[in-house]
Amino acid sequence: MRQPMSGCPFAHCQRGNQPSRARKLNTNHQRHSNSRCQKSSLMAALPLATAEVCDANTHLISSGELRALQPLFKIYGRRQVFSGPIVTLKVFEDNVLIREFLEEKGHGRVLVVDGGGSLRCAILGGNPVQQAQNNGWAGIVVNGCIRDVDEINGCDIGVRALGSHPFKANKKGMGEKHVAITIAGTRICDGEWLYADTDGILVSRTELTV
Ligand SMILES: O=C([O-])CC(=O)C(=O)O
Ligand SMILES: [Mg+2]
Repeated sequence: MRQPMSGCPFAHCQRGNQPSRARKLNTNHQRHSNSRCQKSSLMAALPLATAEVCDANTHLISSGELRALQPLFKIYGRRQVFSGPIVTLKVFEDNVLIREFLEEKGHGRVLVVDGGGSLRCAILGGNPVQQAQNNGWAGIVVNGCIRDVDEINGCDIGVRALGSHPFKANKKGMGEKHVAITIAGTRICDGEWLYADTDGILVSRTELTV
C-alpha cells in the first residue's frame, strides 16, 4: 500500500542505519549561484534549489521518498541555503543534548531537533550556534524557539526555528538521540538528507545529486 506523502516508508527509520545510495536528479539545475554557498559547501551536499528539485522529481514526491516540511519555520543565520545529512534529536524544553551534539564536529551535517513545538522557552542560543559554525555543521532546524537572534544571524550557518523567546531552557539532559521524529507534518529519520533554501525545506531518503 502506498504510504502518505508525509510518511516515512523506509525500514531504516526503525533501525537508524544510514542510507548510502545517492539519487541522481532529473534536473538541469547546476550549483547555486551564491558564491559563498559554493565555498561553504565543499564538505557538504550540493546546494540545490528546492522548487526545481520538486518540479523534476514528482515521482519521488509521490513515493514519499521526497517530502516538504509545512512552512512553519523562520529563517535565521547567514546561510539561507544549506543541506546535508540529518541527525535527529527529540527534546522538550531542555537543551543539554543539543549542546552536546553541536560540540562534536559537524562534517556538514544538519541537526534536526523536535522540540515538541514548544513556544514557552528557547532551546537553542547563540553559544551553541557559534560552536556549531566553528565545528562545521551546515545547519540546525528547530521545532521550537531560539534566542540570541542577532548573534545567530551573524553566524555562517543555516538556522530554522518557529520563532524566538527570551526564556532559557531546562538543563536536565532529557531527550532521545537519533530517533525518528515528526515535525511540520513530516516524518524524518536520522541519516536522511535535508535541503533548505528560501522557498522551504525538503527531506529526502537519499542524497540528491545533480
Ligand atoms: O543558555 C541557554 O540555555 C541558551 C543560551 O542563551 C545560549 O546557549 O547561548
Ligand atoms: Mg545565550
